[in-house]
Amino acid sequence: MPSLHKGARELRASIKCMNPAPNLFLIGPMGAGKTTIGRRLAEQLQLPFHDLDHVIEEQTGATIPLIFELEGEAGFRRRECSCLDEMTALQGIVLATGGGAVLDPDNRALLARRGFIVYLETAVDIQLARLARDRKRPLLAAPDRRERLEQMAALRNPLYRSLADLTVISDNEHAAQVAADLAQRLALEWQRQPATAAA
Ligand SMILES: Nc1ncnc2c1ncn2[C@@H]1O[C@H](COP(=O)(O)OP(=O)(O)O)[C@@H](O)[C@H]1O
Ligand SMILES: O=C(O)C1=C[C@@H](OP(=O)(O)O)[C@@H](O)[C@H](O)C1
Ligand SMILES: [Mg+2]
Repeated sequence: MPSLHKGARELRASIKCMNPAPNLFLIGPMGAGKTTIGRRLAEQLQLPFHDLDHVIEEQTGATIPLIFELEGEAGFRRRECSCLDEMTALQGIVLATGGGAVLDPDNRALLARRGFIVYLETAVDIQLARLARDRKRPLLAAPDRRERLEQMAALRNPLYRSLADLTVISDNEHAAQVAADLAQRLALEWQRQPATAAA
């Protein structure tokens, strides 16, 4: 039986118009700019913006590092799955996900079924530079950050690629420019449309 994710993509491909989807989802690695560019893009598109990590923090009343400390990565992932289901069920939003949200197959199916997916692709060198002073991402608390990011990229980049409706290189140093270019491409490729009741 084909996966839900594959089914949704085939369905979209068979519709002879721009990709219809009710939401816009940003995926990609830490430091790709999902949160920063997502917020700017939502402003340009005049849509509500949500960041999955911020929603988890609000609902839990704890920061991401504290959740990792108290519940481990497994606890954080459980919260992430539940929030992702809740947020992707909304319509007409821009949602920035966390870099690891694509690891869970159910998350991948929900993202594919409920929105148009933009992959912000970024090189490890750029991630390292942007996140050099970051202390809020527990998975970066490693003796060798480059090695950690490369390991994550090896596992996750194929998942980002397989999910993406549109891939954007997010290495430009001006987040505003990336958001503006993305808005232009989306005008050609994404048709905002209400989800069906079954979605
Ligand atoms: N295109 C960009 N150019 C330069 N800095 C950026 C760009 N996009 C994001 N940043 C910076 O990189 C850091 C991480 O960005 P963020 O949006 O939190 O990434 P993500 O949500 O993908 O982890 C922030 O300090 C942000 O200001
Ligand atoms: O890559 C990951 O597994 C994570 C990425 C973070 O979000 P950003 O991608 O927005 O940094 C956050 O969800 C958490 O620290 C775990
Ligand atoms: Mg983020």
